[in-house]
Amino acid sequence: MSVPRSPPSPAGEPPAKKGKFATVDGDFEEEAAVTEPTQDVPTQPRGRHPAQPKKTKIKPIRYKKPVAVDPVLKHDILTVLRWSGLPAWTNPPSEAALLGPRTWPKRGPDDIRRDAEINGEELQPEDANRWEFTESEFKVVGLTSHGDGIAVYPLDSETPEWAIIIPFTLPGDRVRARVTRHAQYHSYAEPLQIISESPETAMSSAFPLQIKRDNSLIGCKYFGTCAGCQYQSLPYEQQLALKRWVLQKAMKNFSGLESEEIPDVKETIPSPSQYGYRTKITPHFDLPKQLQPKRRAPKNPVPPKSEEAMIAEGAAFSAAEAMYNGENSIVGQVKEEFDVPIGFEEKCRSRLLDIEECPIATPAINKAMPSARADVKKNIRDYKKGATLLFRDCLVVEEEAKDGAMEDQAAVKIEVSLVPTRKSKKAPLQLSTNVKLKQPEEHICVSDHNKTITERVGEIIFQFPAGSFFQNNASILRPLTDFVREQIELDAREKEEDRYLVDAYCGSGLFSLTLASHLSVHYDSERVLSGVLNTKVCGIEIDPASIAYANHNATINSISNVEFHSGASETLFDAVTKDLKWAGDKTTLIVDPPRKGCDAGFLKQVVAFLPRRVVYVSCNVHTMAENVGDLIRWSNEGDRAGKGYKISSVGAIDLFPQTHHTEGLLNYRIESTITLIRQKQRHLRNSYLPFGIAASLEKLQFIVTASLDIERDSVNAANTDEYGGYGYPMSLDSTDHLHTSIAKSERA
Ligand SMILES: C[S@@+](CC[C@H](N)C(=O)[O-])C[C@H]1O[C@@H](n2cnc3c(N)ncnc32)[C@H](O)[C@@H]1O
Repeated sequence: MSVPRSPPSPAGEPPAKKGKFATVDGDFEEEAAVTEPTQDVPTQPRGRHPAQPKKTKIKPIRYKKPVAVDPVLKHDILTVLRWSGLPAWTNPPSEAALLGPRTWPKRGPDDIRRDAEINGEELQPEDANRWEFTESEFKVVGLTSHGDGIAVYPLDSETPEWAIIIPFTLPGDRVRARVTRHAQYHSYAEPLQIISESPETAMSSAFPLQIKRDNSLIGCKYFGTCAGCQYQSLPYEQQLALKRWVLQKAMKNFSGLESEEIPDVKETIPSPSQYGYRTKITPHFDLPKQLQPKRRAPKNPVPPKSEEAMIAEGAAFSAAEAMYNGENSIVGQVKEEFDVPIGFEEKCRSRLLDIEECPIATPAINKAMPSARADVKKNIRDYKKGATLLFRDCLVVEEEAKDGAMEDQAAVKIEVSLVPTRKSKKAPLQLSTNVKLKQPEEHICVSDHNKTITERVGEIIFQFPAGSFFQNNASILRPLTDFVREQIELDAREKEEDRYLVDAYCGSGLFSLTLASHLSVHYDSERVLSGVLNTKVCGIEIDPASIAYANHNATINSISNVEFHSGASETLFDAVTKDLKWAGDKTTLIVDPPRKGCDAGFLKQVVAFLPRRVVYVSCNVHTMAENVGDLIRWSNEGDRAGKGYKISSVGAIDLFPQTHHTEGLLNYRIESTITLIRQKQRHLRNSYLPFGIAASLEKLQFIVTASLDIERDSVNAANTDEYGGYGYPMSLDSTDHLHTSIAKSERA
C-alpha cells in the first residue's frame, strides 16, 4: 500500500487534517475515533434525531505552545526540503512557508479503504487500527547531523511537504517505515525494511558525499535497535568524511561568518581504535512495575498471585531455568528475579534495551558487565528507584606503590565532596604520590563514583575520580594532545620570550600537563632553567574534585610549571591578569568547554585579554561554531577593526567512532597583538588619540586595547616603556557602551 497522494497544500498551510493529529511537541491530542461516513439523514431543525448516528467531533489541531526546535535539525530539514523541491519550484518557498505550522497528513479509514480498492485488495480487519500510525514507503534523500536518514513526503513528489526522520537509513535508500511521532515540521519513523538501496549515494547539495552501507562491518548485535551507535554499517573512511561534513555545515550555518573567513575543514583525525575504545559507559535500569513505590503499598492490597500468574508475568524463563537446573522451588526463583532491562535507550521507542555487552566499550568493561548486571537483577528489591550504573576502565597501579602510600610523607589528602553512592560514603581520599603502573599494563573496571581512576596519556599518568569528566576514548588522547601541542609550538618557533598557557575548563589537567613541557621546547634550555624565560601553565575548572586531582597529577608527574584554580572559567582572567600578571600577547588559550559552549561573559573577557592564540576543542561543533563566530566578530570590532582573530585551521577528530558525535578542533589566532600595539605607538607619536588611550587618567599613562570605559585599577599594566604602559581591560561591557565612549572621545 502506498502513501495517499493528497494534493500538495499551498506552502505554509496545513494539509488536510484527518483523524487524530499530533500536537507540536509530539504528543497526541486524544480524541474519539472518526466514524465511518454516515448516510444522508434528513437534517433536523434542532438537535440530533435519536435515529441519527452520533457524529464524532474532530478536534482541530492546536499548537499548544512554541517549542524549542533543535536548530541543527532544522537546518538539515530545510536543506533537504529545498533541494527536493528544486525541480518544481521556480522560486523556492521561504523558510517560514516550508517550515510553517502544519501537521502530518495522517491516513484515516477512508484512505485505507480507497487504497485497498485501487490495489484490488480486501480490507483487512487490522487495517482498522492502521490509521493511528502510518506505515508507508519512503525515499531517503538526506542525513541529519545526528546520523539519521531524512526522507521527504509525499514520496516522489516534486513539491515535498514534510520531512520524515528515519534512523539507520542512508541517502539513496527506499524504505518501508512506520511513522511513530510527529513534531512541528517533521515526523519520526521507525524503519521496517530497506526495499532497495542505491549502490552508492548520488551526490547532491542535500548530501554531498558518496557513502555505501556494508552490513558485514557491523560489530554489535544491538546495532539497529540501540540508540547508541549510528554508523557501524559504514566503512571507517566514510564515517570520517561524515564528521568533516558535519563540521563544515556547523561552521557555515552557526558561525555567522562569511565563507571566505572559514578555511577549508581539514581531514578528520582518525581514532586508532574503532571498537573497544570507550573507557566509560553508563547503562541505566528502571524498577520493574511490580516494585515501584505506589505498587509496593497499594491502598487495597491485591491478594498474592498464584504461581501460574507470576510465571505468566514474564518470569517463565526463570521458572524454566530453575527446573532445568533441578531447583525444585519455582516460586522462590520467581520471587527473586524480575525482568529488569539494564542498558541504553532503544531507538524509536522510549524504553530501555537490555544490553549484555557493548563492543565499543573496552574489554575490561565488557568483562565486568555480566556480574554487575546479575548483581542488580538479584538485588533489585533493595533499590527504591531506577539508577544509572557506572563502568569505567582503569589501569592497575602496582601494589607496592599503593602500600607505600601509607608511609608516603608527600601523600596528598583530597577532601572534596565527591558523589556519595550506595556503597561508599563521602570520605577524604589519601592518594599516593608514588604511582607506578603494573607491568605489563592491566586494566580493570571500576563502578564506584568515588574511586580513583588511573589512565596514561603518552608518558603522563592521570588520576581522577571515577565520577568526574575525563575524555572517553583513551586511544585518541595522544593524537588529540599532539594536535594541540603542534598549534602552540607554532608560536614557540617565532622567538624566545616568556610564554604562558591558559587551560580553561581543564578537568583533571589533560592539556595543561601534556603540554607544560612543550612551551619551551624550542628555547635555550639554560635560559629557561635559570628563570630568565618564564614558561608557565594555569588551568581553571569548576569541579573542585577535578582540580584536587589536577594538582595531584602535576605532583605525580613531577611537573612544576603549572598551577590549577578551582572556579568558573568566567573568573579566570582575574587570576591571570591581576594575580599572575600574564600578558595576552604572550599567552595561548586552550578552551574545552562542555557541550553548551562558553558563555558570552567568558568570551568577552577573552576578547579583552586578547591571547595571541586560541585553540578551541569541543564535543559540540555547533556551539563551537557559534562561539568562534562571536569571538572573531567581537575581536575585530572597534579600534581593532580587521585586526582581531582569524581562523588558522579547523578540523574534526574522531573521539567516538561508530557514533554521530563529532569533536571539533579549531585554532585561531590574533593577527598579532604586538602589531596592534605598535600601531598605537605610531598613533601616539602623531598625537592622534586612538580609541584605546585611557585619556581620563591624569598622566595619560595607559593604553588599553579595547574599551575606553575602564577603571584605573582594572587595567593591568602588563608592559611599560618610554611612552607609558600597555594595559589589558578586565572587562568589556556591551558594545553599546563602547560606542558611546568612542563617540565621546571623537567629540573631544
Ligand atoms: C569537556 S570537559 C573538558 C575537560 C578537560 N579539558 C579534559 O579534556 O579532560 C569540560 C569541563 O568543564 C568543566 N566546566 C563546566 N562548566 C565550567 C565553568 N563554567 N567553568 C570552568 N569549568 C567548567 C566541567 O567540569 C568539565 O570538567
